[in-house]
Amino acid sequence: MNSQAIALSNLNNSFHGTIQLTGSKSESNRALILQALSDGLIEVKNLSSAADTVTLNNLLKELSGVNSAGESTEISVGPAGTAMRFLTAYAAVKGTKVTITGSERMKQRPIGILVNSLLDLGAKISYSETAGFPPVKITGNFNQKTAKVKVKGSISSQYITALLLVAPTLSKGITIEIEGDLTSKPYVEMTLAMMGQCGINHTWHDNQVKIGAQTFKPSTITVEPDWSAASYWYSVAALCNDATIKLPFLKKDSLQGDNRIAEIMSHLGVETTYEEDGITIVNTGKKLDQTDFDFKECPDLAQTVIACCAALGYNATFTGLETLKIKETDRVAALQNELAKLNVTLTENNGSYFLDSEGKQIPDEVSFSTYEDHRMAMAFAPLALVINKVIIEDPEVVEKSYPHFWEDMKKAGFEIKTSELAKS
Ligand SMILES: O=C(O)C1=C[C@@H](OP(=O)(O)O)[C@@H](O)[C@H](O)C1
Ligand SMILES: C=C(OP(=O)(O)O)C(=O)O
Repeated sequence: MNSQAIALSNLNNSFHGTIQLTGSKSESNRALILQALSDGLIEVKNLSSAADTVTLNNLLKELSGVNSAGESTEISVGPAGTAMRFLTAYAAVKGTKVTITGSERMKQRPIGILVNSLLDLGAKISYSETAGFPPVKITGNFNQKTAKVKVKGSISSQYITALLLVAPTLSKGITIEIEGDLTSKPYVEMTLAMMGQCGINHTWHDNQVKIGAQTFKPSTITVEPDWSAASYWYSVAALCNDATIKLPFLKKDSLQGDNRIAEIMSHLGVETTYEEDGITIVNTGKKLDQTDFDFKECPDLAQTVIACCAALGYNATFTGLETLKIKETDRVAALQNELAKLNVTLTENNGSYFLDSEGKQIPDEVSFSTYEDHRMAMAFAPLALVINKVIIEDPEVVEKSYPHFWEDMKKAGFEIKTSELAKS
C-alpha cells in the first residue's frame, strides 16, 4: 500500500520568529457546548481551527434541527474525544433522538462511565454495538430522576466535564461525587472557570462538585491560543542551537493546564518570558536539571517531552501516563515503537516509565509512524533538528488540533517535501 508521507530536514539549527497558534481545542469545544445550551446568549471569539472543533460546531448545528419528536438521525464525531463525550451528554439531556458514532478508534475509547451517569440522571440511552463503547443511541425524552451521580475519576476527566456543562440546564442540577483519583484535573477546572465566565456558580468540596439549576448570562468567551500546540515550539526551541520564538496571546494565568509546558521545559533549557501580548521562549543552552516528570495533570504534553528528551540523549523517568493508552492510539505503545527507531527504550516499572537515551546512536534518517494520532506527528517532527532526514507518515493527522502545523514548520525553516511511502 502506498501512503503519503513528508520528509523534513532543517540545516539552519536556528529560528528567530513568531508563530501564531490557533485557539485552544479544549476551550473552543466547551465554549461551543455552552453557547448551544445558552440559546445563543454566549458569543465566542477566536474559535480554534482544529478539525475536532469544526466537527463539533457542524454537528451542533445539525442537531439543532433534530427534535425529540422527529425521526432518529446518526452523526459521527470522527476521532474527536471531547466531541463524543460532550455531545453524548448534551443530546441525552435534550432528549434528541440521535445515534452518535465515531472513527474505528473512537469505538474503542470507553464511554460507559458517562453513559451510566446519564442513565442514573434519567436519560434514555443505549449502545448500538458494544456495551460501554460508542456508538451510543439516545432514544427519548429526559426526565430527571436524581441530581446525584458517582463518577470514577481515573479514566477520563471528559466524563465529568460533559456532565458539568449540562448541569445548569437540569431542573435539579447535578452533584458529582468523584470516586478515586481524578486524572487531568486542570481540564475540570477549565470547565468550571469557563462556566463561571458565563454566570454559572459551582461548589467543589473534597470530592463533590455541585452545579445547581441556573441560567446563563449574556457573555463573551475569548478563546486563548492552544498551549498543547505551543509545546511543539518548546520542543523546537529545546532542539535548536539558537532559538527565540514569540507565541502571541498566550497568557501566564491560562485556563489550560498545559501551560505547565513552560515549567517542564525550563528543565530542558527553554526559558519563558511573559509579555503583555504573549510569550517569548528562548533556548538558554542549560542542560537537563530534573529527571522526573509527571503528566497526570497534563497528559497531552507527554509525547512532546518524551520525544524531546530522547532526541537530546537525556535519561529521565515519567509518571502519570496511565490514560495515554485510551487516547487517539495507545500512546505508550506508539512511543515505545517509534523511540526504538532511535535505539532508545521506554520501559515500565510499577507505573513509572524509564527513558534510556544517553549515548545512543541516532540514525541519520528515520521514518516515524503516526498511528492516526496528531500528537505523534507533531512530537516527532521537531527531531529533524537533530536527525538529517525525518519522515512523518500520514502527516494530515495534525488537522485534529493544529491544521496549519506544517506551514508553521516551514516558516520556522524546516524544509518539507512530500514523498510516497511504501508501506508493507
Ligand atoms: O477536556 C478536554 O478538553 C481534554 C481532556 C484530556 O482528556 P482526559 O481527561 O481523557 O485525560 C485531554 O487529554 C484531551 O486532549 C482534552
Ligand atoms: C486526547 C486528545 O483528544 P480527545 O480525547 O479529545 O480525542 C488529544 O487532543 O490529545
